[in-house]
Amino acid sequence: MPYKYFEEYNEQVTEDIKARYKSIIEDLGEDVSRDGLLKTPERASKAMQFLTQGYNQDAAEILKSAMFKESYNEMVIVKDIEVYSLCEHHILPFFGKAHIAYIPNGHIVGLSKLPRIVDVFSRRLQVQERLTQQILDCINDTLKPQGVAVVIEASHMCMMMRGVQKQNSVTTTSGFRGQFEKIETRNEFLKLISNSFS
Ligand SMILES: Nc1nc2c(ncn2[C@@H]2O[C@H](COP(=O)(O)OP(=O)(O)OP(=O)(O)O)[C@@H](O)[C@H]2O)c(=O)[nH]1
Ligand SMILES: [Zn+2]
Repeated sequence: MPYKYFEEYNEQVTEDIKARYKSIIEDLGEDVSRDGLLKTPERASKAMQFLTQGYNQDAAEILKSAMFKESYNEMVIVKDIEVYSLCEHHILPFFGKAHIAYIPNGHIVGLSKLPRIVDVFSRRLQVQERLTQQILDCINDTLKPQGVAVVIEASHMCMMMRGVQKQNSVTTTSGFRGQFEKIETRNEFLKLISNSFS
């Protein structure tokens, strides 16, 4: 059976979150009954459920659903994967790019599954460090490659729109396992993704 990616919105959860958004909007001093805001609590409830759907998804199952026996022994890189997540401290977006590489060990994985697991872990309340680690661990534990590397570059709205208000800072996190712990392999990967860095 194909893996199911997004469940229907749960009616009860939608109603519960909607009621809470309604009172938050009122607490902010707005008139929730005016035309433009009438459906906002429900829209916001559904948007938030969409943005946190990763809690209900199993990244390892997604990888397992498309692993193929293959003797290819070189580096496979999928770079510039869009990341949209929510920082767990302020529930504001952070967004950027993920770059993933692995060296197969008897099995390759369907390429689209790498962006899919980025989404599974991004669509939660996150910190960039844990997001990086979870992607890395999932590939390492499921595919059991000779090595895996993950780099994420992201901008955090909580540092841009509020707080320290820095518009141009980019945070880079990375993790390396197996063959990528060797400096030459790691450098080859970093060189191959380097034109992605602005
Ligand atoms: N390490 C890490 N920190 C993050 C991430 N996203 C947001 N933060 C930080 O979480 C921290 C929370 O710090 P607090 O001092 O409790 O919150 P705050 O008073 O709103 O801090 P400011 O943002 O400095 O105004 C801030 O420094 C944020 O920049 C992330 O992905 N990783
Ligand atoms: Zn934040």
